[in-house]
Amino acid sequence: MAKRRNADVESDEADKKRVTKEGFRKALSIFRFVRPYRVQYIIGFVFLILSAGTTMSFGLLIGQITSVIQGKSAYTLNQVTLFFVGVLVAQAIFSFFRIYFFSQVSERAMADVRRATYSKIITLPIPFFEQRRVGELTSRISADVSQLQDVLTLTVAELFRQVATLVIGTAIIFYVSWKLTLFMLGTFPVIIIAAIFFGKFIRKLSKRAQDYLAEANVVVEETLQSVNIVKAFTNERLEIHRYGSALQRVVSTALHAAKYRGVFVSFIIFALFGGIIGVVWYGGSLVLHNEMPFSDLLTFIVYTTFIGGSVAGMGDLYAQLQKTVGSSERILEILGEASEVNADDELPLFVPVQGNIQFDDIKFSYPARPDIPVLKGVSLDVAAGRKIALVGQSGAGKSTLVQLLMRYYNLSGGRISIDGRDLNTFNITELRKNIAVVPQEVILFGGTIMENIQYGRLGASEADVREAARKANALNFIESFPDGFKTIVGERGVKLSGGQRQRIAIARAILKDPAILVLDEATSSLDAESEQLVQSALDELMQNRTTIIIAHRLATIRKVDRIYVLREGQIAESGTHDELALLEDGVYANLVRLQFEPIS
Ligand SMILES: Nc1ncnc2c1ncn2[C@@H]1O[C@H](COP(=O)(O)OP(=O)(O)OP(=O)(O)O)[C@@H](O)[C@H]1O
Repeated sequence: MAKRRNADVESDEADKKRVTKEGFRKALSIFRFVRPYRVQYIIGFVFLILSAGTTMSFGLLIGQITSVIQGKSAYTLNQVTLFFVGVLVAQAIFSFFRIYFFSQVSERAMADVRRATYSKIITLPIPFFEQRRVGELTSRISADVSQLQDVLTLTVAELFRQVATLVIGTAIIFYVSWKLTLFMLGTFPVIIIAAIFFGKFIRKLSKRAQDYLAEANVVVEETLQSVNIVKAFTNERLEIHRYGSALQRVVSTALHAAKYRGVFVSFIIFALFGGIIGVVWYGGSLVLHNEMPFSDLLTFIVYTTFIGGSVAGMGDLYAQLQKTVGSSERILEILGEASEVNADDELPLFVPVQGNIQFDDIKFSYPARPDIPVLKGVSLDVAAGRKIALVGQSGAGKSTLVQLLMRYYNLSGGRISIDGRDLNTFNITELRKNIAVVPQEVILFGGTIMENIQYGRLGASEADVREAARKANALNFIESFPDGFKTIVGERGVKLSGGQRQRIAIARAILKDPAILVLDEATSSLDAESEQLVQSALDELMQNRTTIIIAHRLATIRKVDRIYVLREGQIAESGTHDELALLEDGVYANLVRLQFEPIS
């Protein structure tokens, strides 16, 4: 038993190592987003080297000034000071260009990462969205990309500068006094061992804090998105509390990490300054014994502080890089998912279908709940131009059938075909262009009414949009707004009524003009006048189209060619309204009775 556990622990360890290595490899591959801007990157780097070089020369200049003061230099104080000022000006100019070019690279590259991530997310299949929360996905695009931003340019540049400072600084002090350098380097191993030991530990803690922060943000996202539900249930306090405790977890984890970071940083500072005191002591005795001029000692001390600073900074940079590995892993994970459509591909040639639909022994379970069969062998045919209705109790599988027609999910069994062609042989864009959906709950995007109708066919002319709106019985109310088609709707605009929104959705569908139409009937009923306007708009829309109606109110489907009654994932009955209504003890007959019988 103990042996087994040991083996487990070992394989865990191996996993960790592999993941970190893999992580670094992946993090590096995110650099492909920097590649298009490599010219600016290289220019930025040149300025970085120049500005690092000028900073490095300060130590030498301080040594020079000391020699001048001691009267041991060939130059005058003014000459050296003037040179000093010149170096300072150069340093300022170099720094400006360094920041300017690096920002160009980082801003542009990050916009590219965001664009790539967004176009990947939006083209992913529906099941992907069922496994993630919206908050989590938005934080990929905002927080994780921001984390990358600094690292791709500044941190890498900074790391380079620190390493350069370390190498050049050490070379200079070695040149100034090798004895003192060896003495100084003696203090290094302690710092390095501490950095490795603590660094690992602190990283783990910071990552946990970051995860908790993402969780807290999910609370904000979700509640703000559905703020009216929160208010309707007067659950503001509950949500404040939920957010508060999520934040509390962030704070306590971050503080826990801060404690160790504090210990780490103060230890490093202590060790560094301890080293400097040692150097001053040893260097002072070398000066006293005339083995080294005083100006060299000053130069030496200045470079030692540079080197110390870069070593201390490197720990932080390393932690920063570690965080980035996590972020880039998460982004690359999304970028690596398989899209259902490729946003960069050319749109396939649109081939209109006639609209013969065939569902053949469809079996289906949702990927999120694979053990629960939702459809258990459903077969139905709709000839082109015919209208059918799906009825059945809530949860019977009506919407599921339509989602499968849209190919939002893969079938577990059976076959769907359009005009005799298997659905899977269609390009997904081509398929969906042939289907219009008028959904139960119409969501309008922020923008004008014109844009919202054009969503049905991008680039449609204003005249076409007008005509579609007229056919959808929407022209009157649109023109009653002072701004007409330019009226802004959506979150920040005019709120439209349910019936008005439905007519906009109908206009969208008319503009799209597909052979197949799916009507997901609104469950909430409209007032009589609105109902009549919507109904006549729908009649117009349904003309000459294969139509599948997901019916909730049976009154609206009397005229359809065939009604299918779904029960527990199977077709229980099918026929016209008149046939089904007469079936004694039939499911449909019972539903009709329930809906139309006056409540006594
Ligand atoms: N995305 C999903 N993941 C997992 N299960 C789902 C999903 N969507 C629906 N279901 C389940 O599948 C079953 C059929 O749902 P469906 O939405 O097709 O029913 P419906 O007949 O359209 O109901 P309603 O009339 O209420 O819209 C239900 O039991 C539902 O819980």
